[in-house]
Amino acid sequence: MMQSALISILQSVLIEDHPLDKALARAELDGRHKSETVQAAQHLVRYARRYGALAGRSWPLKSGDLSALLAAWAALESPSLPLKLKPFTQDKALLAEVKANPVLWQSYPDWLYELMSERLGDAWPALAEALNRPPAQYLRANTLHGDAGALKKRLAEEKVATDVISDSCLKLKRFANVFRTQAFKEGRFEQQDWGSQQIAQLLGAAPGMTVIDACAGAGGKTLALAAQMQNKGRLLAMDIFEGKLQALRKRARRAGVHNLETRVIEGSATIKRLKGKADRLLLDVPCSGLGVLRRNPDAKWTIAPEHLDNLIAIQREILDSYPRMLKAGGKLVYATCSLLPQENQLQVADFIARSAGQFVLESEHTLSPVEGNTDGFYMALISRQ
Ligand SMILES: C[S@@+](CC[C@H](N)C(=O)[O-])C[C@H]1O[C@@H](n2cnc3c(N)ncnc32)[C@H](O)[C@@H]1O
Repeated sequence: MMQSALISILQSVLIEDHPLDKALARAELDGRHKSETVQAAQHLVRYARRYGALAGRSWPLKSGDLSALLAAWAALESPSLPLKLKPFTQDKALLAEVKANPVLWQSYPDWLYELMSERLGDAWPALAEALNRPPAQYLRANTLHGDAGALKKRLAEEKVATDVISDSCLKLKRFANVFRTQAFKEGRFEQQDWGSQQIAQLLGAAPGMTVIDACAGAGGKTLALAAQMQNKGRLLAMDIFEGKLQALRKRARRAGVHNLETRVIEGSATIKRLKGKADRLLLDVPCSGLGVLRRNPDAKWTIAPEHLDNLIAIQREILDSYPRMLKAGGKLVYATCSLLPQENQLQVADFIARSAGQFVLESEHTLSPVEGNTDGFYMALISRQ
């Protein structure tokens, strides 16, 4: 059962380009081996190129290569698993060759490894490795209900052990499906990476302000801003997709957020109507997601160079238009979950230069899984003169 589930997940992600979370949901995993199978699937997707190479298969893989890939992985990592695979003996010379080649061993597409090496230089090898580590599990206490200390106690009653990271952040001591807890159903927390929480904090939203989250998606950061605002003031969440805003409204109801409005962006007129209205503006722009490969290992196989160019152009358009929603003296945070300078420092430096003194860069920060146990993020705090 585990074996056929793994093959069908790998077929779906590596051959048919479906997202891993959808493939896992479709695989209808049985209860007994569910978490083992999910972990194995994540690991296999992370290191697909490594195991393909160890099995002597060329890249890109074909459907017929998947059971050989599984056999190479099982022989190397999980020899005790009850899988019915053809006997596999690792060729020692091939193992040494694959280990010595970071593109294969760390498992990246050639173009991506080269691009990151070129743009990040000496910092890339350690990052390439860190982006392959399974992520830590963080929670953001919904401070409309209580702080991290109070949440820690509440979760301990439900047998979920955590460490306090900040006034509003907890880290799980070991993995748990926190969505099943009563505390989650009561809206006492959201699962959110500690790095992502810091982006919302940098904006400095406060009660009574008008705050716009212009690329809100399903609202991970909107809800953090709502908690900072203590339900006082105006919080406007926008996106180009109504479906995402619908998911946000549902999450906001659970979290007890009352000052939220949502608005679909239908074109430049939507932005113009809000000219000069906001004290704070969050631009959590669409990006390559290269900083969150720990969480979404499938993204390294689906992103293509032309997607990157397109994303960089969209980010530039957003920067050229959305900051007009700020009042004079207002502040914005531009953020990505990428570590590519073209989406980050270079994009912001270009914007500041184009603004001819109207916008000033106050600070910029990069979070990386190499230095801290967070996903990779970039954030810049910019003020309007
Ligand atoms: C990085 S995601 C946002 C994640 C979200 N802020 C969170 O914390 O959960 C970027 C969002 O930008 C939206 N988006 C894409 N193009 C956009 C545009 N031109 N204007 C506004 N939002 C856009 C996407 O639909 C996506 O939801």
